[in-house]
Amino acid sequence: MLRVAVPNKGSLSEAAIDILTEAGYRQRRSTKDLSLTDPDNGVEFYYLRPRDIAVYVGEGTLDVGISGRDLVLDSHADADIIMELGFGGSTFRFAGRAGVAESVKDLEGKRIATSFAGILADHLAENGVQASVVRLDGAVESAVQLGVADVIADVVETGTTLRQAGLEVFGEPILKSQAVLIRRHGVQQPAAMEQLVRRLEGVLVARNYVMMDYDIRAEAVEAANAVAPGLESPTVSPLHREGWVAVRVMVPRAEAQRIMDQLWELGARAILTTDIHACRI
Ligand SMILES: Nc1ncnc2c1ncn2[C@@H]1O[C@H](COP(=O)(O)OP(=O)(O)OP(=O)(O)O)[C@@H](O)[C@H]1O
Ligand SMILES: O=P(O)(O)OC[C@H]1O[C@H](OP(=O)(O)OP(=O)(O)O)[C@H](O)[C@@H]1O
Ligand SMILES: [Mg+2]
Repeated sequence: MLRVAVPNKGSLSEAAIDILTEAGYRQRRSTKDLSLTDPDNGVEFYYLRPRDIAVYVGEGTLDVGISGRDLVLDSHADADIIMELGFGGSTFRFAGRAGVAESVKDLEGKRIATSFAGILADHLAENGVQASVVRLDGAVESAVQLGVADVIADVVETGTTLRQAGLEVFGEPILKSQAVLIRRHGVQQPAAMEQLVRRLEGVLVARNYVMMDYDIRAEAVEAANAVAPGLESPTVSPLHREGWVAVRVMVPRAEAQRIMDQLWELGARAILTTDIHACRI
């Protein structure tokens, strides 16, 4: 059985369970369940904290897992990122009271509170800055007001929490993160893992692309293909109407309206988009 680690709580949990469900796997019914077996797919799921998932997978106790890129790097686990999953996006940034610092170079000798001590230490070392790291478990934004730190390094998504604490970001983002699928460094990928990866890729394509159909005069097909080239190559079929063809092509969902306008300008008609329910590319 393939042993897969899934976030049990926090920002990544719901979206991780959604993507696995969409990929056709069974998922737990109750948040109290610690594990679940899906015998039809030969997979066992373990529900764990995403920070711990990097450790379990890095040590080879579990074969594959979903965690955050930032958590994987912070743990220095011996794990490789196999694919990005398109949810749980965040940046990891410095913040402080207005004017306290402009960049990492201003942090020499300062006290920096964080719950990502590994990432922070790596970043300070890369920039040749010596500072003291105050390691906290959460609610890091309060550390400045409460006087245990001069600045913080923390996860920022919308920035609401920072604003509430009267803090502002400064300097370049330290890291961009999103949910990722990881496996132990250097292991052979068993068939069930390849199947999991293919299924997840299928879900991401179905989420991010739509199918577009249109009719167009044969001589305009080249120009239309330049606007909507598809993943591999558009399917062009003859139409009963002389000189016209039907084209079927996948386009990024976010660009569908712009592409429809451009195809219309090129003389395409009967332009339709439909959702892709599931796919293997
Ligand atoms: N708004 C957010 N807050 C925290 N983490 C976020 C957010 N958006 C995305 N993430 C990502 O989620 C992961 C943190 O997972 P974690 O389980 O600690 O979530 P959490 O929301 O902080 O929950 P908890 O409060 O229980 O710690 C990181 O990879 C982080 O980049
Ligand atoms: O930019 P925002 O959208 O406000 O989100 C970022 C905040 O959310 C998370 O806190 P969480 O709720 O997980 O509490 P924690 O600090 O105790 O982990 C994170 O640690 C930041 O504090
Ligand atoms: Mg957290």
